[in-house]
Amino acid sequence: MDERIRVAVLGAGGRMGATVAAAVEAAPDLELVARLDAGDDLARVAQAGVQVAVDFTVPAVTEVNVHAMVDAGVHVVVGTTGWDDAALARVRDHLADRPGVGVLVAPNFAIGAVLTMAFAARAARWFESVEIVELHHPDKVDAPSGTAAHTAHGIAQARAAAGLGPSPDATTQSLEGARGALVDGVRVHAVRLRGLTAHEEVLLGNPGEQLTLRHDSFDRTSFMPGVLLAVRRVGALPGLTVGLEHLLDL
Ligand SMILES: NC(=O)C1=CN([C@@H]2O[C@H](COP(=O)(O)OP(=O)(O)OC[C@H]3O[C@@H](n4cnc5c(N)ncnc54)[C@H](O)[C@@H]3O)[C@@H](O)[C@H]2O)C=CC1
Ligand SMILES: O=C(O)C1=N[C@H](C(=O)O)C[C@H](O)C1
Repeated sequence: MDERIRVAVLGAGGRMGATVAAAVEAAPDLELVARLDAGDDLARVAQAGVQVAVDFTVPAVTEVNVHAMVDAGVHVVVGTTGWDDAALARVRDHLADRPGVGVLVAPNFAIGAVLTMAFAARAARWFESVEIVELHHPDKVDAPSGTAAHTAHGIAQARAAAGLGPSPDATTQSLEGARGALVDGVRVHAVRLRGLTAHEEVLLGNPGEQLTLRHDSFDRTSFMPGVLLAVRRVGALPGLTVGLEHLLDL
């Protein structure tokens, strides 16, 4: 009997979807049984007997895809960005009615990026100032990046727990946006530049010192070990999991 996990890729025609499809095909314990892109009927997933769907589509459609997969009893690994607390809560509620189904949403599957986020949260309470710079290819449709938002969230939680207020800032902007966006009280700056793939810097400052945490994804293969790990594990993680860090024993 074939015990390989039956996988579908949603957004299979895209940059990440195509890379994921190739990685699944190359994995001996996984079987790619469906590739879907815009305009394809999601019912094909159930018809193909899919066990795990991987969604790398666009922020505007990812939530609809996830609810359709949950209705079909299919576990979902989501890399698409654009998720806010309200959307995550709707998925959590939906999963309460489907107790065996697991959904894992991760803003970044690169191991180094997940570690950067963890290190930033760990360091945050020791620094007076913190800002984030995310740098991406110019075809990216959203800003700030999901990774930067998740990084800011972790830092904000750590600062709040340590009783730290906002980073000091005496600047009055003469032009809206000059100081970036505030995400959970942390300044995030977004660079879009041809030649880049996906990069992040977390700048932590104290009087007389700076700690810079930087991660670079030079190629989309950097995300694949994390995606494949999630595909293999999501079936044993009922309910909603947010962030690959929960699978890495950090
Ligand atoms: N979590 C992570 O580690 C990573 C997340 N991302 C995120 O993944 C998403 C996709 O990124 P890229 O692949 O660069 O974008 P892309 O634009 O190359 O690919 C998106 C694909 O989704 C397809 N699509 C649109 N609507 C669809 C629908 N209703 N059903 C199925 N497919 C549909 C598009 O036709 C396109 O082929 C973005 O949100 C990006 O931020 C990207 C890299 C890593
Ligand atoms: O669009 C991208 O390319 C990426 N998107 C994700 C994000 O928004 O954080 C992950 C990574 O940065 C690449």
